[in-house]
Amino acid sequence: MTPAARVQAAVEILDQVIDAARSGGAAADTLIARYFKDRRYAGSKDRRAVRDLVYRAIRRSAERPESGRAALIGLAHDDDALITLFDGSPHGPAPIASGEAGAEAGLVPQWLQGRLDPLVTADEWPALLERAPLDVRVNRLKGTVQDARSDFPEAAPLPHSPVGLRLPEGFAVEQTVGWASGLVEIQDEGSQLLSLACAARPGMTVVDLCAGAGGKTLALAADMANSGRIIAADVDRARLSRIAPRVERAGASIVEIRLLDPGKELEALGDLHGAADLVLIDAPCSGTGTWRRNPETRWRLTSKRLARLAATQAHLLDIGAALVRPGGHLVYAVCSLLAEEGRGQAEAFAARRSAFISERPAIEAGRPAGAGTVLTPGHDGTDGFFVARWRAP
Ligand SMILES: C[S@@+](CC[C@H](N)C(=O)[O-])C[C@H]1O[C@@H](n2cnc3c(N)ncnc32)[C@H](O)[C@@H]1O
Repeated sequence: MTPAARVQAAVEILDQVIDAARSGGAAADTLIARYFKDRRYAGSKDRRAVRDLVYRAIRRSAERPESGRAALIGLAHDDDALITLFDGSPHGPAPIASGEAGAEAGLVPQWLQGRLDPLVTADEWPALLERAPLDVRVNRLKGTVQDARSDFPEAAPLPHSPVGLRLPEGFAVEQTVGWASGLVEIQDEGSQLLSLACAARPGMTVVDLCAGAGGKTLALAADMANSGRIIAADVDRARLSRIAPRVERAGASIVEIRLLDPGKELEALGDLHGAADLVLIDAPCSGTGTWRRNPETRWRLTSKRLARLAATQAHLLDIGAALVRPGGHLVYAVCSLLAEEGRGQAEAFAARRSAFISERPAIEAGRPAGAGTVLTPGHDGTDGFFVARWRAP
């Protein structure tokens, strides 16, 4: 592909990304993969270059652009080499017409700026969109951090998580023996710290209420030295179905999977009423803490969706409170940096359940935010999270 043809390909993919953001369609990564599936003439260098252009354009636009072309023209305004490729050559983009505007540059969509946690000041915003590092958690059911360091000599220790390592960007972890044997699992340092904040111990009965594909479930099983019970529950059948092979690879045998009915979650969890030593609610959220991985989610969120998420979060907190035994613990986490999903949600729960005693999560990172702790890319180098922990009366 010529450099101009790569720009045109990025324009076409961005059109699809914008459309998918509007209509709740597929993620940018999926759309890029689909685009190239039908275009065998594109080599690996072409794909890499186009992908890079697409993501640079997405990162640069806080608001959803009018079109892929507007997104790329905006990017070209800051990049002289790129602007010359709008030359009308075959397969390339048409020349930029006089007065043709590009998308505006920005980091945080305007409507969300006042909703961020007050700790996330504007000087931290660029870090929200920086590329995320590649972190793995060492699965102590399979070996020690030292074992993993011998298997991955290129790895460096993580700044805060004692059970994690950082690998060079682009490292093909999933093609290594260490990954296939279950010794390491890809997991952002922030997620590792959230699991540690649960303080899960051997012998406990733990409900992972929003288990998804089991990222935290596996970390909890390791902290429990594979002794006790973990009930991994979720309303999403497809996500839950991914837990079984992961549990197998990790050598975790204490995980029971339960599919929940939205709105009737307690029906499938009746036997655990007031019985769990620990309930983790890794709640569905806006994902505003993970923009560095999924920058186009800034274009998807609407106030209606945010209100729905907030209602689900409050509902899940009340379910968690019903499941935890007297003296047991409830941990609430979101990969969001919006105050209403983090400290606001914790404050509202504390008002509804004033007998629950707030405890500061014991993690060596983050800053106190109301009843919880906030981790941010700018301050902690992790994805953005809010986590709170309570002891049940
Ligand atoms: C942030 S994700 C969980 C990620 C997972 N814990 C991990 O570490 O990989 C939130 C999950 O909440 C689930 N969810 C949404 N509504 C729910 C509900 N009412 N009850 C239980 N889970 C729900 C979603 O299906 C999604 O898998």
